[in-house]
Amino acid sequence: MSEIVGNLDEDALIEAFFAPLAPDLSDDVATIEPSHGRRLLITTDALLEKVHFLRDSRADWVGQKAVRANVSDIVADGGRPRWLTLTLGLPNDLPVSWVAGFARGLAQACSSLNVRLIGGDTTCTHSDIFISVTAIGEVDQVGRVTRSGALPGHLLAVTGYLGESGIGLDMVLGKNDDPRVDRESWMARHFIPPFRGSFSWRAADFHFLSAMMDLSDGLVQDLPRLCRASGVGAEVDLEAIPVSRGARELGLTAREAVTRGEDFELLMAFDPEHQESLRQLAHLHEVPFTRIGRVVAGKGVRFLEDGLEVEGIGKGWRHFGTSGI
Ligand SMILES: Nc1ncnc2c1ncn2[C@@H]1O[C@H](COP(=O)(O)OP(=O)(O)OP(=O)(O)O)[C@@H](O)[C@H]1O
Ligand SMILES: Cc1ncc(C[n+]2csc(CCOP(=O)(O)O)c2C)c(N)n1
Ligand SMILES: [Mg+2]
Repeated sequence: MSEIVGNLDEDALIEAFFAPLAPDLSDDVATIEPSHGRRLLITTDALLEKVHFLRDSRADWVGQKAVRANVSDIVADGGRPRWLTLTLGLPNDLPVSWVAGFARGLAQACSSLNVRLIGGDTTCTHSDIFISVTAIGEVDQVGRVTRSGALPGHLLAVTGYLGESGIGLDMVLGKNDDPRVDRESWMARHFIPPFRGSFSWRAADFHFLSAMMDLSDGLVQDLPRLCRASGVGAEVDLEAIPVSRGARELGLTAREAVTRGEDFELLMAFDPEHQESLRQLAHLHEVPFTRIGRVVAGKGVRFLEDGLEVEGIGKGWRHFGTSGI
């Protein structure tokens, strides 16, 4: 029988799996030294078993997702992610091999995104796995891009292709068992979200963007947040929504793509004069960049098809009540 977490104590778990990823876990606290003249950016995201992942999914992918989903929020402000803390609640019956896999995925993400684990907490739970990551990044105050600077007349664009993470999630949840489909790569698309750092940093440094956020709950839910923060409305052309060929072949429509969450792509608003420069920058960084609509005066977001408003589009992800997914 494989070893379970309940046979180890917390010091042994930390020593075996997390100390090797961190510069020093010997003290009560961690210290960080921000670069001169930069501001710190801090963001926290929890990942819960049955809500964000299933126990039988690959643990290294869960580790990747825990890091990348957090780092995405730093990148969405034009910031450079640098440090992470990790809080874990683990049930006694969890195989130690799960923790090993999780730590491996965490290490892979940390090394490819250039962030360091600096501390955390490990406890037991009486039911599901609980993970919370806090990411700390840095930004030049002048290079920071918040959600609140969009103005009427500005354009809206997104990176990447929308709805792909949702297709991977369908495979995870056993909703798509078509044998012709490469399930592994769609599930990887769900668990290993993109990192848009180099594009975001350049776009922010050149002051091309007036507002930015990452898409975690679906465009239909996230764009209104950006609009509320900016005190504006928006129109989105559904025919412009980037849906990849592979996703279309699996039946994904633009209407669905805007309601699926966890794409962790960037949603940006910008003055039309920067459109061409942004396109070139995206091309340089090999990031798909698609203009999807515009910012308008007033309130609310309208989704259009052939210029006509589409009613009854889905809701996007909601933690409470009934979700649109
Ligand atoms: N329990 C809480 N206590 C204090 N602040 C909170 C709490 N929950 C959320 N917030 C704050 O509310 C704001 C919106 O949080 P939200 O989690 O929706 O954003 P997000 O991190 O971009 O989204 P996601 O969690 O989908 O990645 C953030 O500033 C966040 O720090
Ligand atoms: C097992 C399982 N069921 C459902 C989902 C879908 N899901 C969970 S949270 C979320 C939005 C972002 O959440 P947050 O705002 O907490 O970052 C979405 C789309 C999943 N990933 N795994
Ligand atoms: Mg966010």
